[in-house]
Amino acid sequence: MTTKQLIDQIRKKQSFLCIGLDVDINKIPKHLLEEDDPIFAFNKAIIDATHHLCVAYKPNTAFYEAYGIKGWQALEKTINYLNENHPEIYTIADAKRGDIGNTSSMYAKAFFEDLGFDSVTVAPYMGKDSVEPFLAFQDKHTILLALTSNQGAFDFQTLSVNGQELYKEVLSISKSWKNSENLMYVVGATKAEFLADIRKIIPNSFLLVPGVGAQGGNLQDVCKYGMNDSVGLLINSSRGIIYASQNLDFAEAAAKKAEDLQSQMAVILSQ
Ligand SMILES: O=C(O)c1cc(=O)[nH]c(=O)n1[C@@H]1O[C@H](COP(=O)(O)O)[C@@H](O)[C@H]1O
Repeated sequence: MTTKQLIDQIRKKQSFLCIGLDVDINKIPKHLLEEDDPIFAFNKAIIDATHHLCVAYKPNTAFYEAYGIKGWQALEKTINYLNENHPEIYTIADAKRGDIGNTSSMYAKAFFEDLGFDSVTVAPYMGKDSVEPFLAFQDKHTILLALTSNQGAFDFQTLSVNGQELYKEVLSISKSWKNSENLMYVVGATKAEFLADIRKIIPNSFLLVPGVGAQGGNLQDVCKYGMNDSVGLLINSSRGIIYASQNLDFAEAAAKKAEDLQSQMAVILSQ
């Protein structure tokens, strides 16, 4: 999907919500465990109930890899279901990959070609030649970790390098990489106050902002400091939406949580 198509969807749905499909078998309703594929059954129900409220889904691959081949099959079924039934929805493989170029090319093939995701999250710390193989794919986005939502973000990402914080170096330097127009960046919702400075370096890029909901990030603050003329934000919530209920009504309860965020987004977009 192109960036323009994503922006069109945001305007149409009045939503820049991304729902994280981080499926933990211990947290899904017990009746689903009788299904052949409980993880896919859970995802399908969540997608069916929420697809009109969000513009993106983000399965974090850890929650699938943890269940071996069955987990990977559930991931494949989920992305196929989305691509077949909701091709207008933007998909993010949250895999946080990145390796020497030769290996990164294979990660890129896995997520963009084999699975058919629109984007993948990538760690920047092996540098340009580890990221450019992802950027080579047309109409696919590489979402580079910039300033993450966790406490450990302050261990390295904010250390001073060449007179500025390391995450700012990541932002500045990555702009010079080949096909850098295919970059988006991750900035945690818990770091909203940093967004004003971040926007000085990357005014036009899209940001994936996780951390609203379970991690306590604030939607209004993120929008105040991070929104640009093209919206420029995808706000992710995973646990805060998908585990709203563990009963038979889990999908409707998830839709209510998603609707709550979407209606706040509609208000912000109208201002
Ligand atoms: O890349 C990410 O999506 C990510 C980056 C980050 O800085 N913080 C962060 O929480 N995430 C992911 O975003 C999701 C957040 O989930 P919840 O805290 O349940 O909403 C998880 O899949 C995290 O792995």
